[in-house]
Amino acid sequence: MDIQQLQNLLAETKASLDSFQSDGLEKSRIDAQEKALQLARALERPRDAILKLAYAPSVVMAVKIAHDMEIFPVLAKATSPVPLADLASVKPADPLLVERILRLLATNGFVQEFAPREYLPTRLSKEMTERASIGVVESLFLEFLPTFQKTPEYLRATNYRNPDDPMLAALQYTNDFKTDGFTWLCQNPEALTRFNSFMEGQRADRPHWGDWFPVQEQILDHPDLEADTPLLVDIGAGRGHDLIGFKKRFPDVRGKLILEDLPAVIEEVQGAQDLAVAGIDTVSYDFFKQVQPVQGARAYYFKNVLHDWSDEKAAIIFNNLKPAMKPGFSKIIAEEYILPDQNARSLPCMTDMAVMVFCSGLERTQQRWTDLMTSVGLRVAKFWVREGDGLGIIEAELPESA
Ligand SMILES: C[S@@+](CC[C@H](N)C(=O)[O-])C[C@H]1O[C@@H](n2cnc3c(N)ncnc32)[C@H](O)[C@@H]1O
Repeated sequence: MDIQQLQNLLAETKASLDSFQSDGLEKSRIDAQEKALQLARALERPRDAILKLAYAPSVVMAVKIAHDMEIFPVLAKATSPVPLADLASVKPADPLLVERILRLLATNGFVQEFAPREYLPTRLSKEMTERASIGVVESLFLEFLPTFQKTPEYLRATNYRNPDDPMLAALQYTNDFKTDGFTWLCQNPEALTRFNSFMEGQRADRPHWGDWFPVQEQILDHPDLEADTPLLVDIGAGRGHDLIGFKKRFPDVRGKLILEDLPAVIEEVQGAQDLAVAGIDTVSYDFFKQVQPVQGARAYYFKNVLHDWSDEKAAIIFNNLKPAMKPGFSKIIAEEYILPDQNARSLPCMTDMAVMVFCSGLERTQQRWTDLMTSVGLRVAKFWVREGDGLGIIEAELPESA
């Protein structure tokens, strides 16, 4: 271990932390976190690092078990240390089993051991009482983890072709069915509910696009916008959390907000969010089978939708959208990762693996986005790239000659 290298990393970590203290920027926070992580990695012996990495699924397993044993809501409410017996009595579960699960969770910040067999909540135990974070853990554990396990075998069987067929992803190989992943979810209501909560949770604490994108200048300031103009059509919107977030930020805008998704999702969201209160209309729509039914909207918004599909499939989605777009007025706002050519952050890379195994999707670099848009006769007006590890925005439109 090179002590001088460790000292340098420590100094760099401290400098990033100082920047975060003075500017409070998300980029500085993530820089500091990544430097601290590099320092922690450099302090670890390679063999230990690999052992811990290979054991890492046991942590997700323990979080899932603690959730199933309903331990987090009890802990989250606690204002004084909770004895093991109280946590074990919730389900009830064997106290020894609960103690073992909590011991591992304490090493990962999900609970604090105040004294032997007495526990206090942490930020993570409280977070595990939120629907969106529960959805993240449950959907990734139940739908994705078995598929991750089978993916090396699947790729060997397909001679390491980059997956691009949504009917033949690792998901189908693992579960032996013949529809695309989203149709499969629609046929499995419990999995669909978990997935929709996962989608609500996956923005995590990163900002809503309305907080950083110049919505006023780029979308709202247009003389042709009337009260009955479709203002924002969220295509593949899931539960509509992004539209609800938009309405909160721009409560008085002229124009309609419209949520589109597959019929089973529209049915599921009716019970989950009060869309009517937010003034959001719902439309059942299959972007592979139908031409976009909402004509002449100011903005057609996709978030984490295009990354689910290969270029070939994304081209069908755009070709079904283009006839509805009004030249010189309608825009596409795609909120997605815009990968750098080098040194991407870890979260986009993990998401890239998730969409690969689930639906043969992929995260794209700027060049890949440009190629995709150009191939279907669209023009990228601007890439709005975010610092940190958040999603960027690809703003696209019909070319002037259209
Ligand atoms: C990865 S989720 C993203 C959900 C939401 N936009 C978000 O970011 O939280 C993809 C969404 O696309 C929808 N979807 C999949 N296939 C579709 C299709 N053929 N037509 C319309 N929506 C579809 C799914 O039901 C799902 O809600």
